[in-house]
Amino acid sequence: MSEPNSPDSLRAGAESNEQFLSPDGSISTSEDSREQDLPDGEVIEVDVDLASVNPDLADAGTVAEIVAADREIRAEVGAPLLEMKSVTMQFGGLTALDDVSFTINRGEILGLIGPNGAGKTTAFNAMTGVYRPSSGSVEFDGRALGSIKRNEITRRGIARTFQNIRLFSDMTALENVVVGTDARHRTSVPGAILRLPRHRREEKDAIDRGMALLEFVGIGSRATHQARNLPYGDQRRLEIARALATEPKLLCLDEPAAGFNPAEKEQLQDLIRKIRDDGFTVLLIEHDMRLVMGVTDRIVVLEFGRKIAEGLPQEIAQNPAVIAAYLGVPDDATA
Ligand SMILES: Nc1ncnc2c1ncn2[C@@H]1O[C@H](COP(=O)(O)OP(=O)(O)OP(=O)(O)O)[C@@H](O)[C@H]1O
Repeated sequence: MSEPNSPDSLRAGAESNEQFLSPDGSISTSEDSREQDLPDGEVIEVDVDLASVNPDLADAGTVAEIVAADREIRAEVGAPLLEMKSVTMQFGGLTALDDVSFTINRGEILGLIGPNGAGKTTAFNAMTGVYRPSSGSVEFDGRALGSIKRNEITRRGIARTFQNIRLFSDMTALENVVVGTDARHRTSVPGAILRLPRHRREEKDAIDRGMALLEFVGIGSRATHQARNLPYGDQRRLEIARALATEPKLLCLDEPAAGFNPAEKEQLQDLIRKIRDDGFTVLLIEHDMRLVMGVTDRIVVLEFGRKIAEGLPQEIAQNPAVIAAYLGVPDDATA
């Protein structure tokens, strides 16, 4: 029998739960393509020794520094990071996106909203490499996403969370985040087996960074709890921490407030602002209008696959086309 959290047990656990670990650190279920499975010959080992956790992490400044380590986003705030250029997406006879163009600028929180079936998820999937547009293009960080693999998109700096939480439920919170960190620091099989110094150093860095991320999202005290035992809101925070572990330039949140009570939504707003203030760019798809209006810098509105409005939250709240599309939502938005 393999050791707990050894590469073998990780694979076995993933298979028995019908979950697959992708090289980008995300977890896919059996519904998704096996393309996301861990490639042969690569090891993601999670072996967390809490004695080696950096004691300085109690200090918020240190946490922010570690979380933000290699980014230079502040210097470029406002420049385009992701550009949707005349993207059309057809499924058979159905046009889910019709000539949609918009930009996500560095350092902003962009809200993508619209009634059910408007094309938000399709746009999100086009941006994260799940779908390739029927026509048009998506440029990220100055390069077209078109011809690269889905996993490569994460390596280039786009991370996402899912409407349905996807965690390794038997692993601790810290291990779940370390898996995401490891997605960027994979050691070769011989390196991991022999526990070479470089491997051990990477592992310690991953643990420090994992702890910093848990502190950052507000669940540092739950580091050793199994993901399955975390309260629902903490599981959502853990998903965000794991997405941040891949050191993204763009963090895409797909309905992160689903199932939250009002107090949890307030806390989520604070966390999303904190993520932006730490230098990340955030794309938010969310049905809760109060949250969207309260936290975003700009909003793009889709209806029937078309962009019908784009602007500041207060402009969007008063836009007649948006009000007509939503029928009844303006009350919520201004409540
Ligand atoms: N893989 C697919 N195959 C066929 N049709 C699809 C596919 N994905 C989305 N669609 C269709 O495209 C349209 C836009 O769907 P999409 O899920 O992008 O909307 P949405 O704005 O995210 O809606 P919701 O808020 O309900 O999640 C819908 O009519 C949907 O049925």
